[in-house]
Amino acid sequence: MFTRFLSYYRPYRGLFLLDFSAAVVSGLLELGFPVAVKAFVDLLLPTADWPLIIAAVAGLLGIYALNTGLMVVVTYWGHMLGINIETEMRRQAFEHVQKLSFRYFDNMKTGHIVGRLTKDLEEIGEVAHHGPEDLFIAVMTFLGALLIMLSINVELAVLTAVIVPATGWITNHFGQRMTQNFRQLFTRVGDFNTRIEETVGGIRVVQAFGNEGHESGLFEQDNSAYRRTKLEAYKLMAASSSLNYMSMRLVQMIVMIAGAWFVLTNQLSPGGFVSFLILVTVFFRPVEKISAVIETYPKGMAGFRRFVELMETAPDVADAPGAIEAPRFSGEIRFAGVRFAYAPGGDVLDGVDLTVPAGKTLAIVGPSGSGKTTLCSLLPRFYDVTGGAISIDGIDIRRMTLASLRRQIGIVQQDVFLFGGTMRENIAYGRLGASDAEIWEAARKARLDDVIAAMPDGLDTIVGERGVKLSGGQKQRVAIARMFLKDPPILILDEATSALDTETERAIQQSLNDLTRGRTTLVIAHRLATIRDADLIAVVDDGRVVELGSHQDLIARAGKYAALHQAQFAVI
Ligand SMILES: Nc1ncnc2c1ncn2[C@@H]1O[C@H](COP(=O)(O)OP(=O)(O)OP(=O)(O)O)[C@@H](O)[C@H]1O
Repeated sequence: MFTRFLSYYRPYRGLFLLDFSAAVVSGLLELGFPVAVKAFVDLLLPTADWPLIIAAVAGLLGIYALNTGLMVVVTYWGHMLGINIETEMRRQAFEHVQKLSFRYFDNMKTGHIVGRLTKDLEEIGEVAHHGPEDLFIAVMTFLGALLIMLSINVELAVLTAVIVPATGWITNHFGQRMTQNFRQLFTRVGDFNTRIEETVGGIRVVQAFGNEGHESGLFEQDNSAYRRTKLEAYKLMAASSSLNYMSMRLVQMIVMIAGAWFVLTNQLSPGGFVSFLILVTVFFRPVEKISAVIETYPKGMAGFRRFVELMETAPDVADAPGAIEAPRFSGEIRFAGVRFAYAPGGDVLDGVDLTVPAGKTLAIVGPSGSGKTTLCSLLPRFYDVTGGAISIDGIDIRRMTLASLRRQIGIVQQDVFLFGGTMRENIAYGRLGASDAEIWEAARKARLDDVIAAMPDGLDTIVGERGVKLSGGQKQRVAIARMFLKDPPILILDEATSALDTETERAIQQSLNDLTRGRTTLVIAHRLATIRDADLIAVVDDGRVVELGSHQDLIARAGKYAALHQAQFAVI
C-alpha cells in the first residue's frame, strides 16, 4: 500500500526534492541553535566584547532570516506537492467512477462516492505533503540532538534519551485508536452527504408530503452520529496532546535538576546547561512531529485505502480483450435465450428469444415489473446478460467495444434527465460540439424550436437543476432533440405514462415518428397508437416473451395481449 502511495510522487520529483531539501536545511539550522547558544554563553560572553557579541547575534539573525525563507518554500511548495498529488488522484478517481457499471451505482450511496472524491483525497494530500518530510526530519532531529547532547554531557544525554522516547508509546497508543476513529468518521461523513443529497434532490417530494420534520429527524441521527465520532476524536486528541505536553515539561524539570547538579559539581558549563534545556525541547520535536504524522497519517492512509479500493473496483461491464469497433449498424437485433438476474438466484428475465429486423419497431408491453425496462437496458450493456446472448447485425454485443456500441444506441427515458446548464448545452449533449445551426435543426425536428424562440434567452435559457424550469413535455422534446443530433441507428424509447395535453402529445408523437423512421426501435409502450403502429409487439410476462406478433395477429390469437388490450383500452 505504502509503495503504491509513493508511486504518486514520481511525476513531482523536482518539487519533492525542493521541498524536502528546504525542510532538511531548515531542520539542521534549528539544530544549530542550541550549539550556538552554548558557544555564546561559554565563549563569547566571558570576552565582554560588545561589537563581537552584536556581530554574532546579527549573524544568527541572518541565518534565521534564511530559515524563514526556507519555511516559505516548505509551506508553499510543499503544499503544492500535496495538492498536485491530490488533484491527480481525484482526476483518476473521477474518470474511474464514470466507468463503473450500473450495478455498482445500484448498491453505492452517492454521498460516499462524493466523500471519496473530496474529503478522503484532501486528507491524502495532507499526508502526501507532510508524511515523508516530517518522518525524515524527525529522525534527523532526534539523532542530531542526541549527538549534540552526548558531546556536551554523556550522563545527562543518556538520562534524557531514556526518558523522552518512553513518552513515545503514549503517542503510538493514541495513534492506533485514532486510525479506527477516522475510518468511522469517513463513513459518517459519507452518510450525511448522502442524506443531504437525497433530501435536497428530493425536496419537492419532501415538501409535497410535508415530511420536513421526518427528514430532519433522519438527518439528526446522522448528524449526531458524526458529532459522537468527532467528539471521540477530540477526546483522543486532547488526551494525547496534553499527555505529551506534560511529559515534555516533566523531562525538562528532570533535566533542570540533574543539570543543576552537574553545573554545581563543575561537570557542565552554564552554556552547556542552557543549551541542554533547549535541546530537550528540540529532542521532543521529533516526538511531536511523529505524533502529528500519526494524527494525519491514519486519516490519509484510511482515505488512500478507500481510494485504492475504488480504483480496484473493476466495472463488471467492460470491453472484452480484443473487442472490435462496431461498424455502423443496419440494426437487426436478436435476443437468443437471454437470461438475467440483478442478484444471484432472482431471475428477472427467464429465456427471452426475440428478433427485430433492421429499421423496424418493436413495442414491448406487459404488466409492471415484468422486465421490460430490464430487457432494454441489456442492449446498451448497462448490465451483461447472465445467460444467452444479444447480437446486433449478427455480432454478439459483448464482442464490441462499449463506446462503439453505445454511440449507436439512443435512449429516450420516461423521466428525462437534464443537466443544470442552458438549453444549448442540454440539446448539444446528444453530440458534443454541435453548432448552433445543428442545434436549431434538431430543435425544429423535435418541435421545440418555437418553444426556444419564445424563451427570453433563447438557447442560453438556463433550465434549472435537472431541468426544473421546463415542463414535462418540453423536457421530453429536449431528449428527442438530443437524439436527432446523436442520430443513432438503434433507439430505445420508454414512453411517458403521464398524460400531456393533446396538442403537445401530438407534437411529441409526430417528432417521435420522424425520429424512429429508418431506425430499429424498441419502445416500452403505453399508448395504444404506438402499439398499433409497431411492426411487432412483444408481450412480456414474468421475464418471458409470452406472445409475439402484429396487433392484428395478437388480437386474433385472443390470448394475453387481447386481454390486456381489452382491459386497458376498452374505452377507446
Ligand atoms: N437495478 C435493479 N436492481 C435490482 N432489481 C431491479 C433493478 N431494476 C429492476 N429490478 C427488478 O427487476 C424486475 C423487473 O423490473 P423492470 O424495471 O425491468 O420492470 P418493467 O416491466 O420495466 O416495469 P414497469 O412497467 O413498472 O416499469 C422488478 O422486479 C424490479 O424490482
